[in-house]
Amino acid sequence: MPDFLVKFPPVVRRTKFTGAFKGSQHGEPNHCLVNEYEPGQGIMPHEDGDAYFPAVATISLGSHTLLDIYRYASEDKAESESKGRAREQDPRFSILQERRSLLVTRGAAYKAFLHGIAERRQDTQEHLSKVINADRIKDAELKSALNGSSLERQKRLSLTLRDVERVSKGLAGLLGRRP
Ligand SMILES: O=C(O)CCC(=O)C(=O)O
Ligand SMILES: [Fe+2]
Repeated sequence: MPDFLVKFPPVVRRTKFTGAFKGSQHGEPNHCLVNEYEPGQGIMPHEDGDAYFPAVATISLGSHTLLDIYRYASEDKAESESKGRAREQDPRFSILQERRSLLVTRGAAYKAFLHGIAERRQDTQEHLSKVINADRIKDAELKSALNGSSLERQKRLSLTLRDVERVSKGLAGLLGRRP
């Protein structure tokens, strides 16, 4: 990790103490993907795949967003893979990520679901009603929106931290170009 990511503020290193990377090769992240989303931009539903230890710590900066969680259409991996692993159309639920929050995804939550961010500028009640972590939200504006209004997305930066067990130049280059 370059100094500018880990020296100050030391938030990246502190993710080690959340236990997110317990059992991973280095016990802390050694890889950071920075994504920038303008309002209206998102990321297609996907699974992060086998190249990583199955844990990710995501720091959100600048804006809230909704991380939508989808299931595969079939529970049976072999069957669904033969059909290209179709997913259900609608998210089962969404996780409201506050700005300046940390989200840890591990184990079954990492492996059995897909995640994505819808391409919208505004989250309405229809979307907010699927939020499963409403009781943990601190921000007053987000809390009141959950109780009946909508939320405008701002520009968001995410730091997606992982422990990549084998890093080679080729692999790092490839991962950097993922959608
Ligand atoms: O920006 C985010 O919070 C999600 C990014 C993501 O899912 C990924 O890069 O694999
Ligand atoms: Fe992802």
